[in-house]
Amino acid sequence: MPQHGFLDSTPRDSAVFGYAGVAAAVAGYCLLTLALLFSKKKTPAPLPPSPPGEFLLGHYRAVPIDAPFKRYAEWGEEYNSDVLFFETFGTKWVVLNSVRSAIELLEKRGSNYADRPRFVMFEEMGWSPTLTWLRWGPKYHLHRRALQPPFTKAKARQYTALQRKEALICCKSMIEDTSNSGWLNAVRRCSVAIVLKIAYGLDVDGPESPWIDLAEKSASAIGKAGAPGSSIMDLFPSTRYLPDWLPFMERLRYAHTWRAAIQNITELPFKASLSQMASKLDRRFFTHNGIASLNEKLNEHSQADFGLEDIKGAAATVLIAGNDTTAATVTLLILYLMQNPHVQRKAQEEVDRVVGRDRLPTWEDTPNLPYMNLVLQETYRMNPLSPLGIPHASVKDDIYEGMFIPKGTIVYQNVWAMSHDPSVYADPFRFHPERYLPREEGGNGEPLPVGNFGFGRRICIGRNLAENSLLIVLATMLATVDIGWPLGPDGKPTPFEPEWSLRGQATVMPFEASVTSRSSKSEALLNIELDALHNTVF
Ligand code: HEM
Repeated sequence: MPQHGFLDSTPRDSAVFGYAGVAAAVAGYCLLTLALLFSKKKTPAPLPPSPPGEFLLGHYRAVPIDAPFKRYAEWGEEYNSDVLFFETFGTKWVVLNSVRSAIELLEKRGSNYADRPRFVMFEEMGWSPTLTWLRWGPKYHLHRRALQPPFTKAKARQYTALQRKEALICCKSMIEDTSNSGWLNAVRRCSVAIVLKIAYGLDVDGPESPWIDLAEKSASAIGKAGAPGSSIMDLFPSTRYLPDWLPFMERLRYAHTWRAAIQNITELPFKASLSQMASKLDRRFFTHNGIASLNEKLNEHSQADFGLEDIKGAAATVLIAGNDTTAATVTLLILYLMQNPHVQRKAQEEVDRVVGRDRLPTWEDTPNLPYMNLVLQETYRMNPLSPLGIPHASVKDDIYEGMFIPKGTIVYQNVWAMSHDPSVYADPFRFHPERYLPREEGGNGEPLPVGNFGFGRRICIGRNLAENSLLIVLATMLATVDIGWPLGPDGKPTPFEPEWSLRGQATVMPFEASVTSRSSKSEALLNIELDALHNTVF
């Protein structure tokens, strides 16, 4: 499931910590908390409102593990505040429930909220320097400067031919695999193939490619690692040196168990890429360009800031951050198109009208498909993959609308609350792309959702690339396949309620769907266009 890698929702550990661990840790924390209680300084302004906490434990048990973003939204209503404050064992966090507060703090005061909490647990898992986890500082700036330029709106265009080819392969595979879950393999393959190529210049040969398995294993390793900044090691870094068999060190054991998956995703594609570039260097690919620049610096005898470990970590970031998120969003698109056949028909008609039925859509067509674009926006709004964002952290004390936000506070953005606010979005649980149209065109004139890719200085560097992939895949699907409820043994469609995983990331669990060819003509076009691209090198 989608990984930028953070995953639980708040700084609590209980899912993997276990009661023995909690008891032992609590005993240790008691002293610290008592000390904190007695040493509490008067704050320069009141803290933001917060629900009642428990003696010593603070809000440790107050926040639900499942769908915490919904509870945070309810608390926002209850306390009539779009900023809420929580604290447990000295760790403080605020939750921003409105677009307004997110923009005011994370964008307008961006430099003060551009830090991340320290993730000792992830360090223990063996990550190379990775932009997503880096603290605000020189190393962070170095990585952002290396990773941002290839993915600006203008630069991301260089990859659209690759994305289109992968979209064609994806739709062809969906049609060929007639099982009710075959489409899922096609989507996973497509998402890995795009970022593997861009990061390393490597190809995914087929649905059985070891790169797909590798990407999924590492995603799973991060997915179950718990909230960043929440483990006992994050609270007390020296506990990382304790033996991992101790009963309350489950998270350390977990980190050691999954270390291999993280090392593999960091090392193996990098090694393969190095041997590939020995015979053919192509600077469009991240590792190729990074190594070539490094060599140039070495040849000039000048100091290279961005070393081998940095290139390795940054390439792995692109692979990990880019594949699961894209696959999860395409999966949501398929779900909503299946559940809303009238939307699917309308979007297909738009593609037929604009592109015609004698060719398949290209990336250049996508700006001319406004309804299709709204289908994607509505998908972002209905289910933001990171309903609480990736946590930022404050660099220094701040006062916002009379509320004190201490230095080092973790900041969660409740994107789910923002996009389900009934005062902004009428009937917010209805999938209704027309809601964004102006009133004179029959819509509600509601604002496009924001926050799906984060806010401020830490906003997702891959958002242009991701959106291009999503639009090309969506346009190609609309042109070539019909998506419907899965067929039962009697050949009849069988509607069902999908299951969701709402811990940290919000994703729909794998589900069955019938994905069939739209027409023999569109299928023939798929084959013709793919044959024409057969020998094209991206
Ligand atoms: C649908 C696809 C995607 C979604 C929904 C998504 C979402 C996000 C979110 C919510 C953040 C956190 C931003 C913040 O802290 O405010 C983020 C950060 C990031 N994303 Fe994405 N992302 C997607 C695709 C990608 C792709 C394709 C790449 C790679 C090219 C990528 C690379 C990154 C990186 C490196 C960061 C960390 C930025 C930093 O900490 O400065 N993402 N993304």
